[in-house]
Parts: sequence; C-alpha cells; structure tokens
Amino acid sequence: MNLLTRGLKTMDLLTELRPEQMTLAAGAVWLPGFALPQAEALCAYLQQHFVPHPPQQMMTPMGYPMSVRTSSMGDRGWVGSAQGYGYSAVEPSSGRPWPPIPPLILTLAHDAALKAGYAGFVPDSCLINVYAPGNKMGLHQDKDEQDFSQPIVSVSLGIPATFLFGGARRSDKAVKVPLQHGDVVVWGGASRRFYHGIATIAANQHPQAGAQRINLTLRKAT
Ligand SMILES: O=C(O)CCC(=O)C(=O)O
Ligand SMILES: [Fe+2]
Repeated sequence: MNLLTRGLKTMDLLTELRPEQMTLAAGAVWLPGFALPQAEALCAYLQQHFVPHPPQQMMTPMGYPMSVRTSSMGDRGWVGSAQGYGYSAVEPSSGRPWPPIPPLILTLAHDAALKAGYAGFVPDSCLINVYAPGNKMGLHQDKDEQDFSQPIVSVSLGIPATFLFGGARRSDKAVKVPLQHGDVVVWGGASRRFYHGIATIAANQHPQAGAQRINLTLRKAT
C-alpha cells in the first residue's frame, strides 16, 4: 500500500520509511540505524560504566534539577550547577577524573561524523544522558565548547524519542525526528549552534535498556 494514501502524518512517514540518511538542515544529518551493529555492546559497556559512575541530575543555573540524569567519559565531562554550564575534568560527585572514552565509541563517533561529511572527528567528551519516561530536554544550543568547527555526534539507545531540530533562533520551527535504538544524528558547520531538544519521552520498554533512553553526545570540548 502507498504510505501516502494511508493518511499518515510526516512523522509517521519518517518512522515507517527509515531512510539510510536524511538531511535535517545544512550540515545536519540523521543516520537511522547507523549504530545498530554496536548497539548491544554499547548498552553492555554503559551498564558497567554506571556502576562506579552513576548518572546524576545536574542543576540548571536557576537552581532546578534537570529531569535527565547524566554521566560522562573523556578528558572533559559536561556539568551543570548553580554556577552555570560547562566542562569539568573531574566528576563533581567524586572529584575523580572521568574514565576514558573506549575505542568502540571513539570509532563509532569518527565514522558517523565522516559519513555526515566531517573528516577527522576526535571527541574529547562523551556525555551520557539517561531519560526515563516523562523526562525531556528543552530547546537549547550546545555552546559550551571552545571550537565550533567540530561537529556533534549523538547516538540513541533504548526506548524511542522525538528529537526536535530547529534553527539558529529559538523561535525557528523545529523538525521532529523519530529516533530509535541505534540511530545517530550528526550536526556541525552551518547548523553547529542550532537549537535542539528532546520531547517528553513516552512510556515504553526496550529489551536491553528497559524503560530508558540512553543518549551519547560526543563533542570536542577543548
Ligand atoms: O538526548 C539527546 O538526543 C540530545 C541531548 C542534547 O542535546 C545534549 O545533551 O546537549
Ligand atoms: Fe544539546
């Protein structure tokens, strides 16, 4: 049956079609299923990582806890506190350095960036966002990094989410991208500082991740 004749909305169409690659804006590419070959190993690795580095709720500068819980790997971890947002070489709760980003994740980030047109991406920060149903992330820009010539690689694991990808201004209309386990989004160049966010996560279950969405955001912070 022709999808169009079934009266599906754009997002339903995107969910059904799962193109190999889709441009969201200049410099921004959605790669459905790009990380599927590594997804099982990634989930297992993260479960081990969370034992000594449990995800924690960061604070907004306004003093409210973020709904998402986060942990990090790499030379720098992204942190939020009453002092503002930024990068830290140590885990705030323990004062210890973050563990290194494993080769599995470095290679995945490098290869996804290359597929999106960014050669030579070597991230020094891997933020791990853990979402439970009901959690969300409001529209924001990633602007705490020193070098905006480097792209961002974002990997989705676990239950689905709707990624909102807007434009240079907060009021710009956002496309809704139905992200699934194993999807990757890369943005850089003209869209490096575009507004983006995650809509409220619906209740769901994933065979490996349970009722969670885990996002890896790889960046070059320094
Ligand atoms: O969870 C996501 O897919 C996006 C995360 C994000 O935008 C961020 O951590 O800055
Ligand atoms: Fe972001």
